[in-house]
Amino acid sequence: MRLVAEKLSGERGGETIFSDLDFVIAMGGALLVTGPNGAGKSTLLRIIAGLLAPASGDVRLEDSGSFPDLQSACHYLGHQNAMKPALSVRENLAFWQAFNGEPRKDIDEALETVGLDGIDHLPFGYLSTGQKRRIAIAKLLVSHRPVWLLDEPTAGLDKVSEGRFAGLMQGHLAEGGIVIAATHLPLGLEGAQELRMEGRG
Ligand SMILES: Nc1ncnc2c1ncn2[C@@H]1O[C@H](COP(=O)(O)OP(=O)(O)OP(=O)(O)O)[C@@H](O)[C@H]1O
Repeated sequence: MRLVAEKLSGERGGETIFSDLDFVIAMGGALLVTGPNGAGKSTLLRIIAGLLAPASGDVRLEDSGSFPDLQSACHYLGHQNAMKPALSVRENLAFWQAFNGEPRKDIDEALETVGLDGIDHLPFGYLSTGQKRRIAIAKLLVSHRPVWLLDEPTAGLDKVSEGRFAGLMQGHLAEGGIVIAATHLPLGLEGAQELRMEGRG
């Protein structure tokens, strides 16, 4: 499996945000996308996830095994956590597991892994900012998708949770997964490629 971007360009509101990006990420590889606010990091992740169309160029998954296309192989963790505030933690994770398919960890195990077992019955909306992020991370664990697209994944996490999440990403890479993360913070992924987006100043 290999994620390939060729001459990839993105635009927002009719303006070109970035153009002609080329990169290849092999199984077990990570790409850190860095750069100032507004440089286009989130736009790039959304294009890879299939949530926005590229302005030109192509991004694809080669040798994708049982996944028919790149979009179906991606977990997308955006700035928003994509959980319903009135549903319980367990109901939210059960929804995502059914929606994404390919069950991996069960919900109790995923909650234990992010250190939040015991709050499964609470409405998601009651949780603290960092707890919400950790539940969104648990979503990555309840279904198997080989490509993790992470937008500022550690924003709002305390040090212990940051370290735990670094371990989860390393485990995912060790199993042959791919990680692409937009970040302003070090993520503990030694050996990752870096794509520096400069923005328009
Ligand atoms: N729907 C939209 N219409 C027009 N412009 C947009 C739209 N969404 C984003 N933009 C612009 O596109 C540019 C890139 O935004 P993007 O969110 O990709 O940047 P980023 O690198 O992720 O920034 P940050 O570090 O602040 O998260 C910004 O100038 C932003 O204002």
